[in-house]
Amino acid sequence: MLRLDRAVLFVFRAAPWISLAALVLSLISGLLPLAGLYLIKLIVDGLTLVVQSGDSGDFYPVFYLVVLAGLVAIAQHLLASLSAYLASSQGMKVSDYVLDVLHKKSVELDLSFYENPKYYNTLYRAQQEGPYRPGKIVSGLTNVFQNFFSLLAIGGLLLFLHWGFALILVLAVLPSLFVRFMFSGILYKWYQKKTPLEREAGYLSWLLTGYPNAREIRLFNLGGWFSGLFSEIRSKLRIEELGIQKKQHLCEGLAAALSAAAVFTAMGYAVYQAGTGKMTIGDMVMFYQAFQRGMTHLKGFFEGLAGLYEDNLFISYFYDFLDLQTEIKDVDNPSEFPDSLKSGIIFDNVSFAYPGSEEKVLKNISFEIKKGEICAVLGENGAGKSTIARLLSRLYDPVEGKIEIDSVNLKCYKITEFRKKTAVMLQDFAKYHFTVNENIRLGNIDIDRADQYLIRAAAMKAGAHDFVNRLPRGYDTVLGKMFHDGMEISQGEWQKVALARVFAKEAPIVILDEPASSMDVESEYLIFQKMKTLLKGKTGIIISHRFATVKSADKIIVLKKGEVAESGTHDSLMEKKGLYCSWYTKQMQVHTQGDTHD
Ligand SMILES: Nc1ncnc2c1ncn2[C@@H]1O[C@H](COP(=O)(O)OP(=O)(O)OP(=O)(O)O)[C@@H](O)[C@H]1O
Repeated sequence: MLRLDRAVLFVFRAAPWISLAALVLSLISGLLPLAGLYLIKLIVDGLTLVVQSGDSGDFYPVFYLVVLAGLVAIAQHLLASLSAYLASSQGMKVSDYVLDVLHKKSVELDLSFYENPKYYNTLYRAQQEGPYRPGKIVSGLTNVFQNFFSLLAIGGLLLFLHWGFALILVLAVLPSLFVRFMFSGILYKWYQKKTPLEREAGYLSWLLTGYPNAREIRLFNLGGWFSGLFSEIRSKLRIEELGIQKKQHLCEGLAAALSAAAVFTAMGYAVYQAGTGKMTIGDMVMFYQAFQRGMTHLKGFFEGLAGLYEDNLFISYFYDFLDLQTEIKDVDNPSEFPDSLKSGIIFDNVSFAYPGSEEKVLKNISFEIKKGEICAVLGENGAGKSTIARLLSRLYDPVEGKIEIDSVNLKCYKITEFRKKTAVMLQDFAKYHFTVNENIRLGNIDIDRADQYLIRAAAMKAGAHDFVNRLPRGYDTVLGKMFHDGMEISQGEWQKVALARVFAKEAPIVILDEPASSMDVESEYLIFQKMKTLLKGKTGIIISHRFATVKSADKIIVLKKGEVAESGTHDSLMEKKGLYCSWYTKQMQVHTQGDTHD
């Protein structure tokens, strides 16, 4: 079942005028060959008359016909060039438009999709097929119509000469058509099957050629191992594909042989007709050309249909991606997020399991952070600290219970508004290979590009200003080695830049997940010294393993295996002599022992 309207709509949305012009042009180009054909018939018959009459004066009309046929041929070539230009310009526009749609859709999707291999298979196929299939469908449609119109005329002509010619024409192209349909289906299924393996090969290629793992791959001598795995996958895929291609070429060869036999049968009959005087020489020339062109158009028509069938199959991969449904989205009539909080944040019996997993990583978590309070979250690795940060920043929704901000369920706020008013630094923060300026401005893209004051103020708060000033181009230095003149900085320096992003935004809520874990002792000390002042008036959470940070928080929550083990202030928890007290004492002992060794 062909459903091409969606693709056609895509193309007309991406390039409306070019698509319209291409359509008109292709209709004209479809009619011109017919005019050329008819002119040739007139020339041959005219010439035969001139030769028979022996009067050279009769030659002039034939000469004009030759000029006219020449003009038609020239027009055909010019239109073909113009069509080719329009087609490539349409193709480029559509491909850019489709990529834009793909990017917007990817960003709109929930994070949970990114944690699911199925999503990557769907995305991979959409990226492969999306950019060019819609354009191919539209050019396929125009080709089909063009061939159809030409065919109507030529088919009529052949029918007029002898109905058998039209029948032979159809029979000659049917086998190829059948082969094409059959292999479209086979390739479509194979394509779906090979995606995970092809992605795995892509991953290995990225490991081998990308920067992030380049050091470790050398240190552990992994290059040979990875390229061996890559070759293994590629050769498996190659053998499978060649197997399909071998069968396809064999079938296509047989189909072509059948159609050649049909063409020569028709030709033999025409020669016989002309030889026995039942056709004029002009009729025979016209027949021969008409049959050949008819064959081309009929083949074009059926192949166009088969191509559309194939494109329709493959473009469904692109639609599969576009039709993915996001779950974290605005409710109807969402609430406006306040500029400043009135009461604070409440986690009310929150439980959470990551999508695709049954295991709850947070179990019945309840706590309150009053307006203007900073709450420290502490716990062993895997206790669920970052998960709390992800839920509070609404990257996921709780599976049970609710999170309230100012007594309104977090789900009821308009997501873009909420994100604008929340400053988050994740444990695995992003490293943008842009200038320092841009890296900080991305924390608040509403900052004017020329506004250096806000950028520098944010850098100073995060302790980044001094090292940035020492960079070759200061705030205009491109970070990372991906682009020209880029400069790599240390992990701790990257962390300072990421923290500056948090301070670039005037947000009432802050969420900091290990904001200084890679910083040197001096930097960390300085940051936490002024953290209280920097976060004054803000409400939020800070996750850290460092007690120096945690100690000064208004409230401390100790997590153990996804549950709140204890909570309170530093003093109250020390008095309680529970988990917190034991960890604190141990960390102090480590410091004291270190001091003694020194
Ligand atoms: N994206 C994810 N998908 C599935 N499970 C996850 C995901 N992220 C974390 N987990 C699981 O959730 C649990 C809690 O992870 P979380 O990152 O919240 O721990 P954490 O307390 O921040 O640990 P750390 O101190 O090591 O950063 C872990 O056991 C982990 O296996």
